[in-house]
Amino acid sequence: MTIRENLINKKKIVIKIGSSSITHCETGEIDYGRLEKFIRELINLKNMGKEVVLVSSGAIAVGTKVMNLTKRPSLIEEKQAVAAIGQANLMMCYQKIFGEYNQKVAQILITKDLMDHPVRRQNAQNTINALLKMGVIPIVNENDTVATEEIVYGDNDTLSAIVGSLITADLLILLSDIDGLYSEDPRKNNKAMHIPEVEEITEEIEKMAGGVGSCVGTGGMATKICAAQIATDHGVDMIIANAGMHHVIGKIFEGKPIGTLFIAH
Ligand SMILES: Nc1ncnc2c1ncn2[C@@H]1O[C@H](COP(=O)(O)OP(=O)(O)O)[C@@H](O)[C@H]1O
Ligand SMILES: N[C@@H](CCC(=O)OP(=O)(O)O)C(=O)O
Repeated sequence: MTIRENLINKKKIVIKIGSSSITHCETGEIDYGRLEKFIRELINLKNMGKEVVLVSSGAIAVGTKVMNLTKRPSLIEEKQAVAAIGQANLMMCYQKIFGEYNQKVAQILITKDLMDHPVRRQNAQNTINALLKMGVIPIVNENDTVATEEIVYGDNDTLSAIVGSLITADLLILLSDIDGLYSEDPRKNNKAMHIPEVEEITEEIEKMAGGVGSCVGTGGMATKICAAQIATDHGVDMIIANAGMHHVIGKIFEGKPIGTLFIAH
């Protein structure tokens, strides 16, 4: 069995979706078509007997739209405010669509420094594991009210790797607006080559990763490589794949060679 074929045996899965994948780039509005298909795939994974945790960005993107702003606010406290507005709206959308399939969801807001506080860390781990035992899909985002790090650096990628290691997941999937890692940003050089597999995150790999390419995403490829480092160091395989690909999650579990697979040590 190849490493790809073996993905079907992964049980505990963390899936992160970025702002750029849940909103229309031109208008900033939620892309309900994409979101519904994505949610159906998550429910299908659960129906296959897997435990699923969703890490979703999009609070700022959605809040910006709710407040009829033409662009993301530039002041940090205003970003935090629209994140608070957008997070409630985002959860309402998730609850509504998951609810159509009778799937219960829960909101988990955490900060990365959780890992430095053993008691909080244990509490978060216990809560997520208890939700999974109840058959609920936890939906995680950073608590943007108390932490500004992520808003500045755009780092839900790292957050999802932290969640993966916290609950000792078997696989982390980062869904983005691009089908994995390229030798350089393909939006800047159309001759950039796709990298299907990474066994070790070398300096060369780190150098490939550039910044953000879309209008709403933050962090770009650099934070995804950072996430891959955390995940693989904790024994969690990670895949970066394109959220826009038809049945992307199904294809990953069929062992199809899509996206970039970072192999855990
Ligand atoms: N080496 C690279 N390979 C692939 N994409 C890259 C690379 N360097 C920079 N990028 C950019 O990273 C973007 C994805 O990151 P980001 O916009 O933060 O998305 P998300 O909202 O999904 O987190 C791509 O659209 C691409 O333009
Ligand atoms: N917590 C913020 C994070 C923004 C963020 O990291 O976005 P992304 O680059 O789309 O993963 C939000 O939900 O808007």
